[in-house]
Amino acid sequence: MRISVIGCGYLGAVHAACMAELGHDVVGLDVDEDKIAKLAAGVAPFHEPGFDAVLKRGVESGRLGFTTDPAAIADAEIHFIAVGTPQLSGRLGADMSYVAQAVRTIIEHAEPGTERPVLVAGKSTVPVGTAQLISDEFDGSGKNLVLAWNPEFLREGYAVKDTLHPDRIVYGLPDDVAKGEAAREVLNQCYATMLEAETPLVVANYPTAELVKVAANSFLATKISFINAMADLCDATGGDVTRLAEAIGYDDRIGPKFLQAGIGFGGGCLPKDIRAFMARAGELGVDEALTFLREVDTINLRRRDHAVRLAEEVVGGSLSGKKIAVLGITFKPDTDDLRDSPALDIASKLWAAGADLAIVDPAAGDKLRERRPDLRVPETLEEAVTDADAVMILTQWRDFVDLDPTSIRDLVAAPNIIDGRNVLDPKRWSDAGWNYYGMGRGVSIW
Ligand SMILES: NC(=O)C1=CN([C@@H]2O[C@H](COP(=O)(O)OP(=O)(O)OC[C@H]3O[C@@H](n4cnc5c(N)ncnc54)[C@H](O)[C@@H]3O)[C@@H](O)[C@H]2O)C=CC1
Ligand SMILES: O=C(O)[C@H]1O[C@H](OP(=O)(O)OP(=O)(O)OC[C@H]2O[C@@H](n3ccc(=O)[nH]c3=O)[C@H](O)[C@@H]2O)[C@H](O)[C@@H](O)[C@@H]1O
Repeated sequence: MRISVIGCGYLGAVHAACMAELGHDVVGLDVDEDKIAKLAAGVAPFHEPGFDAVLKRGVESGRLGFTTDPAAIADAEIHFIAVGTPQLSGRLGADMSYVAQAVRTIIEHAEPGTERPVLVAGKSTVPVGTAQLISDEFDGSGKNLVLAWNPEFLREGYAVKDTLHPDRIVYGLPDDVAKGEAAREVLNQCYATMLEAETPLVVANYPTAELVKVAANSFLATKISFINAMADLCDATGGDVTRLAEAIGYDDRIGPKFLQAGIGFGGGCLPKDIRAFMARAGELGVDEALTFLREVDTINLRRRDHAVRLAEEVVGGSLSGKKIAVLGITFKPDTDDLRDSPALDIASKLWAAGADLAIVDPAAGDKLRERRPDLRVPETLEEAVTDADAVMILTQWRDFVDLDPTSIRDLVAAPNIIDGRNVLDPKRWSDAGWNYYGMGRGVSIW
């Protein structure tokens, strides 16, 4: 099929390349010229495991192209909307201006459907009610465009795998049966490989599909804040939240995933999605239904202050002039994404409190140097930890999780390790002469 993907960021670029991998002819459109130049040359503009190979294969096959020219989307049978919906500055709601612009681009440049309607599939995460508004706009455009809402659930770090082998596919279809069936048929053709592999398919109306997406992210955020609240209780009592999570996770109804306590969630989605969801609930007059999300957000942000306070205590009260080595600055491992990164937020707070910071990250070093020239980003971990009063692991990159505590013991000024992600073995680090500080991990002989 001929496909266009509008917006080639972390979601859209991967979606475009994976659609080409499935055999479709794909053009990716973006307004960012640098990004498009790289993508068109088969070079990934961001760090995402496995993406380089799929991108290169697609571009070399001739089935995958990237452009800033909106006219290039004209003959696509499906247009995917994958532009950003970031948090509005100073407000909880989502900035919908990029989606509005993408819709205008489609109306202006898409060839009208003749034999069957041309499908537009929304993938961006949007406030519930958006799909109906866009659908109404298409109806007034005279272009025979039909909208489906097809939310995306990929995780950064696993984006290629999640796109090609999703846990489920969701179609949000219009209430008009003929249009809905037409949309379903086109989507079935697009996702034939996945449907043949018996990927669960949930078909629903627009609001359900839109809500599924924000409900899923809200649930994940709630799970993380829940375990972080338990970490506070563990800190207050000497309990170990990692054991607690393991024990409750054996219950199938709870499950072991997303129970890793630490410095909390960040990224370009979970934080802004729960806030936009609360804002939308307010507009709908049902804000009380989501007041718990306010607490989820508050608990999450408190983790960052908690980490700063812990660092303060560890170095003896004042951070001023204290040398802190920060290992990991991205919002999670296996990405270079710094959007709402808890690690970067904590580092900024430490810096503001006068700490002498040295930050290393396997993927985001250059990006950080560019964005924050005020922060020191040495080339090597050894340089960063030399003479440190405390070492903090803020993103659990494999290199840091596997770090041999003896290998850096003699480089630091004081052997203090703060494990912001609860990924180290406290005994191993203590045995190597370190003072280990986790997040809700009391000292236990068991
Ligand atoms: N990053 C992720 O893992 C996932 C993101 N999402 C959702 O997908 C959407 C996109 O997210 P990301 O890819 O992370 O954002 P991003 O910021 O990485 O990418 C958005 C892209 O859209 C481009 N853009 C903006 N206006 C445009 C226009 N008028 N025409 C063409 N391109 C335009 C930007 O230049 C940028 O490259 C958001 O709504 C997000 O919530 C959903 C699931 C996963
Ligand atoms: O809508 C989106 O964009 C995506 O948001 C999340 O994916 P992602 O942001 O890539 O990252 P996650 O793996 O969900 O992690 C989010 C944050 O939670 C933190 N986290 C995760 C799990 C955990 O147990 N504890 C914890 O603190 C991570 O460190 C990270 O900062 C969802 O997992 C995806 O399903 C969704 O598609």
